Amino acid sequence: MPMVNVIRGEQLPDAVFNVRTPILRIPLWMAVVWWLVKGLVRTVVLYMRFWYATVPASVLLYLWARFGWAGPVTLVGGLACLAGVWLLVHRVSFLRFGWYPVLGRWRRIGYRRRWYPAMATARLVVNFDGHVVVPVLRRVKATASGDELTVRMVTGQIPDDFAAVGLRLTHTFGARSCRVAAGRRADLVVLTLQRADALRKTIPPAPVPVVPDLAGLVLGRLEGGEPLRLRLFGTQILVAGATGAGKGSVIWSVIAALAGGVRSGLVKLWVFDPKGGMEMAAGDPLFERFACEDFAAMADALETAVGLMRERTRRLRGVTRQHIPTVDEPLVVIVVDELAALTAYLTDRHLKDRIKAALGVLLTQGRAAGVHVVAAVQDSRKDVLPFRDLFPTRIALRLTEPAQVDMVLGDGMRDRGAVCDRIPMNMPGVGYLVLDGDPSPVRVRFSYWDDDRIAELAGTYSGARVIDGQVITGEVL
Ligand SMILES: Nc1ncnc2c1ncn2[C@@H]1O[C@H](COP(=O)(O)OP(=O)(O)OP(=O)(O)O)[C@@H](O)[C@H]1O
Repeated sequence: MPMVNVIRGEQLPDAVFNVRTPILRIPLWMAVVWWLVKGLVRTVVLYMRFWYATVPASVLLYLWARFGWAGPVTLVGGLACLAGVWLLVHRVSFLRFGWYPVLGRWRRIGYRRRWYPAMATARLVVNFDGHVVVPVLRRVKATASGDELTVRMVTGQIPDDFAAVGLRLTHTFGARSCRVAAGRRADLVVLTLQRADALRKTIPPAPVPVVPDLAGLVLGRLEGGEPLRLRLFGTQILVAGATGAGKGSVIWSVIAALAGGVRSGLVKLWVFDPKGGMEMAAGDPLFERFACEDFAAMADALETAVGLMRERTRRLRGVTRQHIPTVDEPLVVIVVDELAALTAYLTDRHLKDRIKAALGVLLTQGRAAGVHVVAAVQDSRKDVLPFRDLFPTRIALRLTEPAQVDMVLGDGMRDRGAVCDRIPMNMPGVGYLVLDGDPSPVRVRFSYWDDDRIAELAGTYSGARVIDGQVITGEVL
């Protein structure tokens, strides 16, 4: 209600009823006091709201008033020294608790400045009942590779609305990519904007564990710099990627993570390289079975694995629901480099049918009996790879077309940030996968095993083996 009504002239328009409302005359001093109180409350609210800027400014101002320039300079210098010592003594905690929170606050100011136009041009602003409702930027968390924005959605919005405009948000905020995930609460969505690229450099291999951790094989690095741990227990793994995408680095990282188990006899590797053996032959001392030319031997081996699995299943029925590997009952990991060579390109129809039948059984029933398949494929279309959906864990490296991303990782994954078709060719080993307990894809890079390291691995962890149907006994070191 206005404080002062000014009615010009004496004439009022005619009406059936004329009502004169009382006018409360407020003395000027009262109005002045009211304005002062209102101004004071607003100042306090602003002071508290932007405490991270106002409190340091007040302290510096106080020190300057009290001690002159020496006061603020001593404080800033002292804090800088303290931060330097903290950084040198414990870099991780300094970044986590010191640097990133400050950086997040700073970046929040930039995001807030561009927030309304960004939301409006991405059509995330809602017009309802004459009001304009904008998603609220709740929190900005800086990380090593970028920022995590927690946003409260407008009622009626879902995370997929943000995922659908992920590319637009990427460019609006000047980031490299934007991944979208549901937040902790139903009304929150988390946008991960990648700025720096922690995966730009080749990732060196992790040390080979003496006992493989089947619930978390360390295969490379996550975008945030943490180790990439992938579960093998209870799953089957498919790696898809264009030629030169680095499928070899995924396979070698898995083999290396299991090599300790190969030496102790807990794990048996059966490896098929139907592209002629150039990729996998260097590791053959590690493999109990290795085939690269003899497709009949591959079919025989897969049928042997089915027999082993059936026999184990019979024995374990009613005893346990998950086989635990021992030296007498080792885990069998069947590694196939280029699965489509067995399931699609093989010209011998009879052999192809045998292989497909055995693979189908292993992929559907092998996990509980300790028989796992790790397979790589270049072309992930359904007609080339009918078993695609039988692999619970799927890894997508660089792909040639956007449509292939959803084919490999599942519907909507490209919108959620798995832009495999935009991985540069000079970054082999980079890809996306969906980890346990997190519905959105994560960007990772697998460790690179060069020829010398593979030779060293094979020399150190070798076991007895069968090569293209020939039994070659070798000492388990
Ligand atoms: N993780 C990695 N980090 C760095 N460089 C890598 C990585 N993986 C592979 N490379 C490099 O990329 C090249 C191609 O990799 P790789 O042979 O594994 O690709 P691929 O997907 O198996 O291709 P193809 O299907 O043609 O066999 C390698 O020779 C290596 O130089």
